[in-house]
Amino acid sequence: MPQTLQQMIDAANAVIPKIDRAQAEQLMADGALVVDVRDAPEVVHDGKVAGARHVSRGMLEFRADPASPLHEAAFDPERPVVVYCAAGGRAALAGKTLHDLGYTHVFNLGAFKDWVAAGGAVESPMERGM
Ligand SMILES: O=S(=O)([O-])[S-]
Repeated sequence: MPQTLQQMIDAANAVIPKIDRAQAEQLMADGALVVDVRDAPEVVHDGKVAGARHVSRGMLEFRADPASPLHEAAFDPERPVVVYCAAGGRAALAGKTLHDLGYTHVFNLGAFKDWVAAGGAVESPMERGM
């Protein structure tokens, strides 16, 4: 049965908990992978969470699935993952995708602008593969 975008986001939010800056920082300190799923121009323009790996949502399954030839070693289904985007929608959907791929500890940090407003550390996006 067809679904609307809002239904898909609601379903994702029902599975992927939302977290705030302090919770994300604790997860990061404990070794979580932080994934920025925005598109490259957004990251280049605004920067990203310090230490985050940028993987646009379109590439997420290819980087995250250990069976994919494009799998990235940083992605481990046992490792907690924090995802975020511009406003939280893509992060919710990306989080649900990771959950469907077998990731057991996935969290939605939500909007990058909220991280910035809360004083979270930001870095310039220059990294290989952007
Ligand atoms: O996907 S979004 O919430 O950043 S518009």
